Amino acid sequence: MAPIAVETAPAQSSFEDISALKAQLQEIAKTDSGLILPPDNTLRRYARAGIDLSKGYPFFPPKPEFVQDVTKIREEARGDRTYVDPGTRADKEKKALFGAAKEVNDLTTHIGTEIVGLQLEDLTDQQKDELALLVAERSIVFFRDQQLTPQAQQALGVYLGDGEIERHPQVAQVPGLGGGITLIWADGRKDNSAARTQRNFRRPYPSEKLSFGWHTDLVHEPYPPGYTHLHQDTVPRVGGDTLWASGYAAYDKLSPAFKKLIDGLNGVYKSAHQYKDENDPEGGLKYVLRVHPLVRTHPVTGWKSLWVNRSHTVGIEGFDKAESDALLEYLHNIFERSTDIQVRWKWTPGTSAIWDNRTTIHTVSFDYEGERHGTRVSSLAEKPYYDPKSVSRAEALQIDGFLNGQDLPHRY
Ligand SMILES: O=C(O)CCC(=O)C(=O)O
Ligand SMILES: [Fe+2]
Repeated sequence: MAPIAVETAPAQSSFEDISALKAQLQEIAKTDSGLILPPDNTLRRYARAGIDLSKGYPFFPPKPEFVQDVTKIREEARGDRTYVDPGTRADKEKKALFGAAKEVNDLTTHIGTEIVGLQLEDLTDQQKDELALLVAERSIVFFRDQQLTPQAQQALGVYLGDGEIERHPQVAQVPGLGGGITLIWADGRKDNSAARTQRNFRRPYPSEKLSFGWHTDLVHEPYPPGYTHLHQDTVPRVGGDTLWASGYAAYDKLSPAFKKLIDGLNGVYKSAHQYKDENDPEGGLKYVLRVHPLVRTHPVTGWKSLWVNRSHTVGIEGFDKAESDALLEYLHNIFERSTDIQVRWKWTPGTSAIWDNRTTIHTVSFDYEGERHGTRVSSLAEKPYYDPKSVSRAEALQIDGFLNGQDLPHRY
């Protein structure tokens, strides 16, 4: 008897063979099409998700020309945004999230938790709220082995951002999704050659580059991102780890007197990119500058976090340059040199990291060769604020001793 022909939807595995798609895109890439072919694993993910690269990859929105435009972009777009953090709605015990997970493992005492056995795509709203609370408390949460489309990553970001994600001007993005899903991919930068050099940088840094790379994202914005989700679909076998450090714990490493000194101060934060100045056409390129509190209160936990980073915090209001340089140098060192308040993550393909950009600094380790590609969605948060009535994490959790100004490991 002849076998019965059954029509079925294409199985997931039909996307495992991307050779025809790849050959087609390679042809397009040979023409002047603005198409740089992503790594195979990324192509497979995009094929599953129906992302069309034939009209170019990555997608670059037009770069704003003047520093005045960039300064205005978010102010005008957001007006006076009020942000309801989904973490404020969550059940404190996180029963829906933890109950569905196979394992929940804290990675260090002060920062980082890994959840095993959950797919981010499947989370209910209740679980998303509890995830927000967990990220707010632990500063970063990891999920390996995710089958995550860029569309689902974007939708989760919109949820966590209470309707708004960063729609970044100028940087490389996934095409066709209306913006807001940016690429972490050295080869996809416009200045490809410089990026490749950086990617292949395996020698030890010269001493002036000792702290190279530590930063917090988009701190020059009036409403900088909070929950930030990086999904790595292609990673090198060795190297290219990412490190995060806790701003709650960095703050708790300070003595009571030092805390008192910096509580309520404002810092000056600059953008990563520079632009022309409409009012000073001959004056060269300028950074966007924004004033935010040096210590900010987290709206979900109510805890204070140190909010400085070496790449973008350029001064402290009211202090002269020598003074603010000295204070900031000390604060950066607390963050960057305290290994007990950091987590270092070794990626595997298909891993998602969701961190709180309000309470962390982070850096990639530039010690890898080979392909590394990820997609990132930054959920917008509240305007940073300092509440004088808020408490530190160690005070709130009544953590004994060493973080609280006694016998600190950094007191050498
Ligand atoms: O490449 C990495 O691991 C980190 C990239 C980064 O700084 C970011 O996603 O904001
Ligand atoms: Fe970053």
